[in-house]
Amino acid sequence: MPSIFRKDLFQGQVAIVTGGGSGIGLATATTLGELGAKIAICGRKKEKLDAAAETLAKRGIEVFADACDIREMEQVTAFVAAVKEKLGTASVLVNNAGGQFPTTAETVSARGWEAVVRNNLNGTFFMTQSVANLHMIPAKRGRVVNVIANVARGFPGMVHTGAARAGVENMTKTLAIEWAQYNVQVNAVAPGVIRTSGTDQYPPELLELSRERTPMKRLGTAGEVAQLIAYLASDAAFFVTGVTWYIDGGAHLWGDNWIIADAEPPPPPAIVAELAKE
Ligand SMILES: CCCCCCC/C=C/C(=O)SCCNC(=O)CCNC(=O)[C@H](O)C(C)(C)COP(=O)(O)OP(=O)(O)OC[C@H]1O[C@@H](n2cnc3c(N)ncnc32)[C@H](O)[C@@H]1OP(=O)(O)O
Ligand SMILES: NC(=O)C1=CN([C@@H]2O[C@H](COP(=O)(O)OP(=O)(O)OC[C@H]3O[C@@H](n4cnc5c(N)ncnc54)[C@H](OP(=O)(O)O)[C@@H]3O)[C@@H](O)[C@H]2O)C=CC1
Repeated sequence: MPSIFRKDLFQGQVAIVTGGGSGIGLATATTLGELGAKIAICGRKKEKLDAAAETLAKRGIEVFADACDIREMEQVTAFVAAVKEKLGTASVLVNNAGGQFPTTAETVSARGWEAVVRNNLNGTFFMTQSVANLHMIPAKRGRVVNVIANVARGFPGMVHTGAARAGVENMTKTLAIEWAQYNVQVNAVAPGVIRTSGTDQYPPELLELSRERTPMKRLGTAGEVAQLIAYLASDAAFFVTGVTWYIDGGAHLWGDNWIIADAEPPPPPAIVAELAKE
């Protein structure tokens, strides 16, 4: 996607993009890199990262890629230190790595719940704390962008990720306040349903339902999300902090993927019936 931004917008800066090996993360790494940033990407699968690094390098982007599971603090610390050594001090962190699986709240196992909360909430905090302490706070400069999801009306069908992303949204506000003194701005981006390698794993009929339930009647693209992230990571957003930005064709306002069962409403408790008589 052609960028509206100046070619040298991030010249001399280092940006870390977690989950930069695919989808929104790779689109963001490409966008920031083409705008001049040196790029560090991580993910769990080394082969995927190597392929992404090759794509970025072919576009003339200086890139460091290494495997790192954001749920493991030791791996995070090692990756964040390696970025400093290889590329220098990072001023941009995009917490994009994450994921979950569809489930109902009554059936999700304890391990399934934990896996998703660790991935989306713990991992995001571990990476943010580590990058802030080693890179941003000492330099008194930083922009953190957290990729969450549209949890404005809960997240029926994925209770674990809804809770975790709401946690990240709240964390975004807290860190925006705590780290304003260090010139670190923290914002979140909430994509609607975006066509990526991630959503390709969802059943096509669910994606079509999402399209129908989106006021703009289409799914988003990774490039569109990357442009919003680039804005929030740039100096144009210098006075913007603690905010969640929806990029969802209006989906947080109208339409839902979750169909509520068309069951008989339960009888009201006696007290309600009593009050209704008055
Ligand atoms: C189209 C309709 C609306 C769509 C809205 C879409 C909005 C969001 C889109 C996206 O996020 S796109 C990104 C998509 N990519 C992913 O989501 C990848 C997700 N997967 C992972 O990251 C990991 O698999 C995981 C979920 C973090 C789990 O990783 P982990 O390695 O820790 O798992 P395990 O040790 O294998 O299992 C732990 C526990 O979790 C249960 N579990 C794992 N995966 C699934 C699954 N697909 N379905 C059901 N349960 C799953 C697993 O069974 C284990 O529990 P127990 O069985 O031991 O109780
Ligand atoms: N596409 C959509 O419609 C929406 C996506 N999102 C969120 O946006 C983000 C990007 O998703 P998208 O690009 O669509 O999907 P992808 O599956 O392509 O991207 C997810 C990336 O995160 C990485 N990742 C996942 N878990 C970990 C982990 N524990 N440690 C390190 N890296 C990890 C994956 O790499 P690897 O497998 O190598 O670890 C992968 O590169 C995710 O957080 C997703 O949940 C939110 C709302 C909607």
